[in-house]
Amino acid sequence: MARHLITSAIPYINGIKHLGNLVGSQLPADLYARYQRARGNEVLFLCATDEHGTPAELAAAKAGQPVAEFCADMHATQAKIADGFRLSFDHFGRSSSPQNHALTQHFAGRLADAGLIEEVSEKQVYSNADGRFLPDRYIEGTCPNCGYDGARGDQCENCTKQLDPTDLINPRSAISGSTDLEVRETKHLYLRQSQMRDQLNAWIDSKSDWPILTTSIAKKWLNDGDGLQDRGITRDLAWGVPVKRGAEDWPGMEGKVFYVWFDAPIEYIACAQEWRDAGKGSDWERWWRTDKGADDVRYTQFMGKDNVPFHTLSFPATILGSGEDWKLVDYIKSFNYLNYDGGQFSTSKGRGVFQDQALDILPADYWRWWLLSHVPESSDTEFTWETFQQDVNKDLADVLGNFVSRITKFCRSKFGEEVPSAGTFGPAEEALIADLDRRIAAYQSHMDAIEIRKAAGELRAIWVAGNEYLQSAAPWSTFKTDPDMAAAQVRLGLNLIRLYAVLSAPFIPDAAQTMMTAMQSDDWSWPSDAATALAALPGGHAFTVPDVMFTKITDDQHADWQTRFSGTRD
Ligand SMILES: Nc1ncnc2c1ncn2[C@@H]1O[C@H](COP(=O)(O)OP(=O)(O)OP(=O)(O)O)[C@@H](O)[C@H]1O
Ligand SMILES: [Zn+2]
Repeated sequence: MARHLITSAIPYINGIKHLGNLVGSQLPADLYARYQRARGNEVLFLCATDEHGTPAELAAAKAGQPVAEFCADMHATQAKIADGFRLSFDHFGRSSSPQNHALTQHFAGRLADAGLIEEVSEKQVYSNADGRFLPDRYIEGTCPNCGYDGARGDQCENCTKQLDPTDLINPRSAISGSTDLEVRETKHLYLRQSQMRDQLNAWIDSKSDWPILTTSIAKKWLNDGDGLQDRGITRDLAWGVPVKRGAEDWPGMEGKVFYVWFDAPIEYIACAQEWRDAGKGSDWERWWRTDKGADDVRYTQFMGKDNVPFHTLSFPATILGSGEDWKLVDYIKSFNYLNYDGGQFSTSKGRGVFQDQALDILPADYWRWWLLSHVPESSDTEFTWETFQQDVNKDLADVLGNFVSRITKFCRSKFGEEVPSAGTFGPAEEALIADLDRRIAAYQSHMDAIEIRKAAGELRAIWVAGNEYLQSAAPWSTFKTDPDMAAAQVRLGLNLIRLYAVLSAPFIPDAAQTMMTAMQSDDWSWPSDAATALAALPGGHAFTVPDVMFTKITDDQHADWQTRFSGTRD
């Protein structure tokens, strides 16, 4: 049994997330976790909310709440929504947890002991109008790299370059919009990432199987200008992990906190401690410490492209620099962006469809199927209501739902609500079985390789194969001349429903459960071969006809949603 540690990029706490956030990290991670569990492997699937930093403070201020309270409420909201989308986290933690505070301070202490932290007197932007320093996202301006005018003080969203607030051209305060800014001196800690350039380079070079998107972004910033630059890892903020050197105070750093991008990835580890402390597991170190049993773990991370530099450079620098035996990531699956109807999704601007709204209008499986089968793997993709309506109606209602409905209803009317026993399979059935063997093998290899669009395409083809078989076998006609043959055809069809439940569960878990329940089975075992899998429900086995699995999206709904979600949300 293989062991899989799987993490999704941790969603930021500034609000309810949109569909882009879902498809760019959590949903594909869930697909993979569900698939690995279905294959009988041991999985620890972790996610958390990313709670520190300036946008959390800005969002709390806007909501009129103290920041700790705002984060606690928003964490609960995001957890409920994750549940609604059936995200099967083993634990959904919080980067503000005591475990993460201690572990972040521990890493900082180790890095300092290794000579990888430098105290620097730094020039920082001070806003006279706001009466405070403006770290990170408190400041906006034009990107010096690509010219994008909405770049933030820590990163340009447009070209993914990591920035310092003083890099911005024409800077302005994100709080007041004021341009009355000046540069003042203050002391901060810098992580000497540049010392680790060769080590990181060699490590990234050793990952020949990584997606091009991942390695190209990593290499781009590794070799940017003079190479990997040292980064400030502390900030003048009140909310965050207080700067300490392990358990000790850090003279000169009073009142400062670690930068959110320093503590956020450490939460992947702390989250396993939270999982253990919540009584959900006993030994977290066998997932994370290669000296304590984690050397056979395969660790896969999922994230959108803007997160790649932090996961290929900064976080590995923290891990490697600590000199301790922490697990490094084995595979980074990264994604391009999902855009919304001619523009970008944006939490801060309230543009697009948000996760709570999506669940209000349709069941999770509709979203899961469309988003996963259109995941922005090789390029950005666009969500439009038109393609959404068209694809969901076709794949889920016309193909899968229709198959289940036709075969169960036909059986009930001619043979009653049990699997008919008569008849034997002929050449058409043997051909379908051979086709399914090939397709299931292809589906597995795409899922193993996390080629999600290809996997979705193969699953769709598996559904279509059943439909086409039913169409040409036409048991309703066969029944008139050869009822035994019709019985064999129906037996195959009913067994296919159970097999569809097993194969489809990683994509559409609720519909899979409906199919399995209708077949009155709980045999979720992954098929070894199609012939055996299609004999699981023997003649005489009782079943029920499920309710309509997928109602079609109507033109009226399409028009209504198109209008309703065209503006921005407060
Ligand atoms: N439009 C998008 N398409 C795909 N993935 C996205 C998109 N926007 C964000 N992501 C990814 O979603 C994950 C969670 O994002 P996070 O909560 O940090 O929001 P973000 O990147 O600040 O985006 P926003 O500001 O729109 O909320 C990250 O891995 C990020 O790369
Ligand atoms: Zn840029």
